[in-house]
Amino acid sequence: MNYAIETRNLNVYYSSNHVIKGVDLEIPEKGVFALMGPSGCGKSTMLRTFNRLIELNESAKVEGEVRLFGKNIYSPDVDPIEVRKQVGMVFQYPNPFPHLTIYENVAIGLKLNNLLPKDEIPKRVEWALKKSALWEEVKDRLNDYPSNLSGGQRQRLVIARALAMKPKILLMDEPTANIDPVGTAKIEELLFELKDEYTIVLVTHSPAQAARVSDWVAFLYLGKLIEVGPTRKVFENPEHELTEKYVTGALG
Ligand SMILES: Nc1ncnc2c1ncn2[C@@H]1O[C@H](COP(=O)(O)OP(=O)(O)OP(=O)(O)O)[C@@H](O)[C@H]1O
Repeated sequence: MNYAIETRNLNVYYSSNHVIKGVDLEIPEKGVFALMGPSGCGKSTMLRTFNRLIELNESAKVEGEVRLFGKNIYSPDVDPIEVRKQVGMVFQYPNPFPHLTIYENVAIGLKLNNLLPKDEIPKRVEWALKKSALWEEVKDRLNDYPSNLSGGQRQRLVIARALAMKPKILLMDEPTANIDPVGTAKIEELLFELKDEYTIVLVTHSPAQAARVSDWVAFLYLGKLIEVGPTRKVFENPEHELTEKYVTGALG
């Protein structure tokens, strides 16, 4: 099997606080891979090692390897800015730029990085908005500001912004935590649409969401990888007692 992401003996510290403990993980290419676990177990920290965003925190120290398509992104010859161009990221709070129009929000990454000739940008924006299932809702108001969009629409706008850069990997950190149930259902549907083409790593504290949307799941607890496997197997026949407790709601 081809892996999009592999970690080898991954350890992360915030100052002396050891929060990711010797994790070896393989994330297959394409599909939805959920990182689940209770609050504070290290899900967001681990996700941020996959695009070196973790380094923006000065107290964070990473040891071990994270390989994207076989290449260790922590080796000295790798530029973190280049890594981040290839790995899209969506956060818990939908964060379109409020002072940019809907159109500009999708085009901004392409423009800043000079990724496309100018005349090809409108087509890419339309493509990305279609991919993120937002086009029909915004095509007549591309010059409006995102403040009039619902939370779910804003989150799909941010997903369009990420997709416009044509990343192979999309990291999502609790993307529905602040979205109402209708908006959440739309985003979960969208994951289903995107997963044939992209490797999506989804952080969720909700075992129910992991069960609904993921193909593989990893259970983290207190910074350790407790169990990983096909979602159905982990939920129906967990190997570890802790996993069983977590998926049945008896833990955190
Ligand atoms: N910027 C930071 N500086 C210091 N410690 C941090 C920082 N961010 C997180 N931590 C600590 O690292 C541990 C893991 O946090 P992390 O946010 O990765 O967990 P999580 O599973 O994503 O939790 P949540 O679901 O609550 O976001 C926690 O003990 C947390 O307090």
